[in-house]
Amino acid sequence: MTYPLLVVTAVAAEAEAVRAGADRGHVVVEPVGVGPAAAAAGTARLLATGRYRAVISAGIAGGFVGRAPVGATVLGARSIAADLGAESPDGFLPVEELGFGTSVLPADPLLFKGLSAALPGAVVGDVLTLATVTGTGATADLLATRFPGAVAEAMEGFGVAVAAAGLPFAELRTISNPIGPRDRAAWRLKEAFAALSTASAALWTACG
Ligand SMILES: O=C(O)c1cccc(C(=O)CC[C@H]2O[C@@H](n3cnc4c(=O)[nH]cnc43)[C@H](O)[C@@H]2O)c1
Repeated sequence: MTYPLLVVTAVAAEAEAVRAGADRGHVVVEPVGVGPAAAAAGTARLLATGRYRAVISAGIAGGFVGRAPVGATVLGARSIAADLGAESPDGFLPVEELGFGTSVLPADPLLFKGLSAALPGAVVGDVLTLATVTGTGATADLLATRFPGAVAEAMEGFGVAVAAAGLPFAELRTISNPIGPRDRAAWRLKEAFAALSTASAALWTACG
């Protein structure tokens, strides 16, 4: 018996977009809520069934200007909890420096290889997970400097990766908005959902 691939999204609209593209494969798509906590809890609940062979965090994301444009597909090399740590007068201290574990979880090498091959046009790089959507140029600049390898930010990937707990994990995003000063009118949701459907067709090729 082949176990299905689990794809978790934050919201139902993202799940529908993934289902529209991944309609041929042995893929189960479930929305689990917005933010790292909901993503981790919802993913853990689904994985507890023991039914799945791998899990992908998928959805829309903000793209770092000059690294991932609106409409682009992003494949995460690593999912990073960018706000897990402590502030200090000398700058942000990641959880590693505090001695409390890791804020960086890499994609599973085999899953990543399959997805890279199936998505040759994807922007590959780190994807940040934040509980707060970046809404100022100052925060965007700070994050771009702290994470030179980051191409996008979203709110769930690291939570899903933690819940995967050793099961193969990867993060797939499409860019709905540039990261920077809050401008909700500039979000291109339709374009990002369409790109998500197109990219999700690759799940079948990569993992089917
Ligand atoms: O309009 C708002 O202020 C607002 C606040 C919180 C969340 C939202 C969403 O619609 C986010 C939904 C979903 O999309 C991902 N996403 C998309 N763009 C970004 C971003 O620039 N930074 C972080 N996350 C983003 C995220 O994974 C959410 O699940 C709107």
